[in-house]
Amino acid sequence: MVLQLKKVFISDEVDPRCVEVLKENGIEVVKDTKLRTDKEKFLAEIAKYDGLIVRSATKVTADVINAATNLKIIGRAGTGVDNIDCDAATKRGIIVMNTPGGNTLSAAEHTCALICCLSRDIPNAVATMRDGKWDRKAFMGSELNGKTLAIIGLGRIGKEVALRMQSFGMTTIGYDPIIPGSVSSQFGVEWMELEQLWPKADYITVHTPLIPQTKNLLGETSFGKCKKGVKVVNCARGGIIDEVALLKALDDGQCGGAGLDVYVSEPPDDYNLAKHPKVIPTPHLGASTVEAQKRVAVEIAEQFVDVMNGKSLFGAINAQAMYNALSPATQPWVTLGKCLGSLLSTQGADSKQGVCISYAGTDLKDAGSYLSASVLSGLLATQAGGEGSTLNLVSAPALAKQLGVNVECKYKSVCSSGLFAEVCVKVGGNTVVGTTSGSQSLIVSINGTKFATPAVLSGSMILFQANSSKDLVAKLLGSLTDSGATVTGLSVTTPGQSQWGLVYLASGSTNSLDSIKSLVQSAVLLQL
Ligand SMILES: NC(=O)c1ccc[n+]([C@@H]2O[C@H](COP(=O)([O-])OP(=O)(O)OC[C@H]3O[C@@H](n4cnc5c(N)ncnc54)[C@H](O)[C@@H]3O)[C@@H](O)[C@H]2O)c1
Ligand SMILES: O=C(O)[C@H](O)COP(=O)(O)O
Repeated sequence: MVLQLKKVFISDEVDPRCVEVLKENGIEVVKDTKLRTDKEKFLAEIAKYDGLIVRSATKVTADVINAATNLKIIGRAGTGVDNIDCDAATKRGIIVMNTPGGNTLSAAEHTCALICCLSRDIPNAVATMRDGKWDRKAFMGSELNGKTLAIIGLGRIGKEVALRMQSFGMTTIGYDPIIPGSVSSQFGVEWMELEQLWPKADYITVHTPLIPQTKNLLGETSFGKCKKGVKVVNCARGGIIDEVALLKALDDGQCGGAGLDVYVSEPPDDYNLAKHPKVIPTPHLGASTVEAQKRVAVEIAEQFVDVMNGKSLFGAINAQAMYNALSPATQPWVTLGKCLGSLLSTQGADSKQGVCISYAGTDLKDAGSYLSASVLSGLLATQAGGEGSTLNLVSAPALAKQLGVNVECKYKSVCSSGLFAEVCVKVGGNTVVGTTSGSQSLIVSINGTKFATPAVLSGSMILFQANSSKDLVAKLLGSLTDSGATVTGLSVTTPGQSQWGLVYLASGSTNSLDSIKSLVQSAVLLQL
């Protein structure tokens, strides 16, 4: 799918290169970093744009998404997308993408800087000098060399922190449910379960997203399992370390110090934690370097341009079905899937009975993800209610999940029809088989009855079923002409007891449909 991106709005402070790259590629850009503070005006303005680029300050909530009736893509110039309601965006068929890795090194360096500051209490020492005091006794630090650093979350930032702190002579241990020990050992981190990790750590740093499994991961119970005086760092997301438990642990000495860059509320509702003498607080500065800002700004702009040109979906987090669907070669199959789905919905196929898609031919080897989404986008179109709802490859799988539609997708290497490739969709008692020719979608058979030659699915058509009779076609054409319809073509299934057919019309009207109803068993108007 190639997105039409004419106008993009930037609502947070993003490096000017972002605007330049978008404009160089013919995209109109408006940047206003104040508008988001006036919700009413923001909601009214956002409706005019195809794309939105934010950092963490703009809260892209469901009401923003629903007001953005033209929006096709939301870009996060950074890593965390927790300020974007991704579910709401997915339901509306809007792509959400971030720039994974663009600010990794800056966030890792900031984490290491906080660990170093904690080991020598540098900020407090600086404050006394600024106060005109020379107090050497109050600031006895401890070396990092020989100490154990526990890293929770061994993804991009966790790994870079490990590599840097190893050069200080720290032993690095860590936990991550996805990254196994065989991988973490390659960057010098001994993997272990959290229960083993807590009592070993002199320092703990967290580098996970904030998700239900990581909320309050370091809380009263886990602090109780740590060495007395353990020091902690959070440069990931506020709430991974329980702020109430941390304050208590700092007060009773169980925690010897905390370096915090992120908070449950930003800015914090109260500054008790930030002002604590054992806390080194920074105001969410992990990604605030010239280098990281330039990188994420250029990356998000280039990613937008790539999506617009159908080149890549790098960074997209909610468009799995589209990953194999961008190339010109797959476009006809995406269209075919949607046509077959639409056709089945006109036959009253009940998606609750399950959707079974089988596809064959080497051209379709990797087509599973987008074929199921494209069939669903046609099949469920009438059920995609709601203002501004768009059923596309992003939103269709989400709607199917919400409706409890079970989809089975099977690949066969050999086509039963003898064609080079085919797609068969079965919903309840209805089955359609289709293929493509160039950019055209063709129907091969319906409910086991084959068309004499595969028939084009495009434009205004009447799909009918009737008992075969010698003069059926002549009668149909006569009635349609009498009703004022202009018939541009006809395709029928091979003669048998029951006959299916497609009559192509210059334009579809219910008049034409009504004119043939007495001659057939069923007839539906299709607009594909
Ligand atoms: N302070 C800042 O300015 C700043 C800058 C960049 C990123 N961040 C934040 O840092 C965090 C990490 O970013 P990243 O780019 O390294 O992400 P990443 O996706 O590369 O790594 C996150 C890791 O956390 C792991 N994880 C998930 N659930 C876990 C659990 N229950 N226990 C342990 N590990 C778990 C994942 O498997 C993954 O390997 C994110 O929250 C991101 O938003 C903050
Ligand atoms: O997730 C991120 O990328 C960081 O938290 C940075 O956020 P920022 O772009 O608002 O500085």
